[in-house]
Amino acid sequence: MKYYVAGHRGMVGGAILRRLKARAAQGEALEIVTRTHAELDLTDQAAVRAFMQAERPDVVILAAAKVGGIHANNTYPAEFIHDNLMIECNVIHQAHAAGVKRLLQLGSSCIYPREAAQPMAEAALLTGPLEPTNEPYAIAKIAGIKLCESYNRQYGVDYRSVMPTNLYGPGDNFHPENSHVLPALMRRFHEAAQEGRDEVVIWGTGAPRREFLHVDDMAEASLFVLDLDQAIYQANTEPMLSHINVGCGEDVSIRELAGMIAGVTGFDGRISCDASKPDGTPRKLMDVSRLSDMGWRAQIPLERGLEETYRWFLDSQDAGDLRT
Ligand SMILES: NC(=O)C1=CN([C@@H]2O[C@H](COP(=O)(O)OP(=O)(O)OC[C@H]3O[C@@H](n4cnc5c(N)ncnc54)[C@H](OP(=O)(O)O)[C@@H]3O)[C@@H](O)[C@H]2O)C=CC1
Ligand SMILES: C[C@H]1O[C@H](OP(=O)(O)OP(=O)(O)OC[C@H]2O[C@@H](n3cnc4c(=O)[nH]c(N)nc43)[C@H](O)[C@@H]2O)[C@@H](O)[C@@H](O)C1=O
Repeated sequence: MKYYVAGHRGMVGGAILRRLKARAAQGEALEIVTRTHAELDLTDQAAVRAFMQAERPDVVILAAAKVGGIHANNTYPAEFIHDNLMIECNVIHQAHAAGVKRLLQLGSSCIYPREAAQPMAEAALLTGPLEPTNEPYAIAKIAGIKLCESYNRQYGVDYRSVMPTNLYGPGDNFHPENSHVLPALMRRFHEAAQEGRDEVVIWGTGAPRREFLHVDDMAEASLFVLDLDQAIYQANTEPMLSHINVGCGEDVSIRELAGMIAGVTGFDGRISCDASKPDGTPRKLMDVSRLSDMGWRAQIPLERGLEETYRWFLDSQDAGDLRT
């Protein structure tokens, strides 16, 4: 089996690549194809077509996307909708044109309405208005699901979608403004502890709640869904409601998260909130019963995941290869 992992240098694609390599090392007969962003711009239709026609993979895993936290989504909405729509259209259509029968693409929990009932079931899709700070990105992610479903219906292929909750772990982006909350706060608290400062400011009110899943769990879940027998996948989904939520089933407030990160990084000063910054969606807790009914559950508790990620952050900083 020849796998193409799109976005293998990103956090999720990197974790999926590690899992596939581990499987190959255990004797599974698989070949992995990758291209960096510099080698293949997935927004370039002709380049994606040439790549797919030349490589003709058996399986495509689409983990490449324009990704960022609330500030990046709010500041660069045109890039978020344009790049993600282009990447999805090109990869999904050209995979089909090259005869690819199996594909898995990653969406996001932001596809659900801002005021969706909690926990958010797959059926909440398209039932209400989206959160304005990330609506363009969410629209692109919803289009990704609908592309897969449409190609399944018209061409009889087997293209699946997983919707991850907020992710974190090795390979994350620690940019001070454009990253997600967990890596942003890990870096900010670390630097405050190192510099002996007595205050760290977090964005918004600290009241929003988020569910955090370790990226190694996400990689396991992705391959679990990809490997499901087609009859089981179809029995647990609907043709036009085919995506599967991935999460751990528990959430924390941003203030609670900040307290945990302060503990891990050794910061013992004051935590204050900058309410001039947006809160975004009030709560995003996934209903993960569709996936758990099929037998998958997250394994890495947030406390352990934070400690391991902090150690990875320190090592990567020392080695000079942190994404910032
Ligand atoms: N991180 C999270 O909390 C969540 C992520 N997801 C989803 O998971 C998937 C992976 O996200 P994550 O690993 O966190 O993101 P990353 O930013 O870590 O990785 C994305 C990868 O895609 C590549 N990429 C972006 N644009 C292009 C392009 N035009 N051509 C080729 N490659 C490109 C990036 O390369 P380069 O850096 O060189 O641009 C990068 O390697 C995405 O679909 C995302 O929406 C869903 C929910 C939460
Ligand atoms: C994965 C998900 O990620 C994004 O949505 P989000 O969950 O709102 O993302 P976030 O991680 O940036 O923020 C979570 C909460 O945390 C607060 N917060 C505090 N202090 C910092 C801070 O320093 N940085 C950031 N980024 N947020 C902070 C922040 O104000 C907000 O209340 C979208 O890309 C969306 O499209 C998407 O899919």
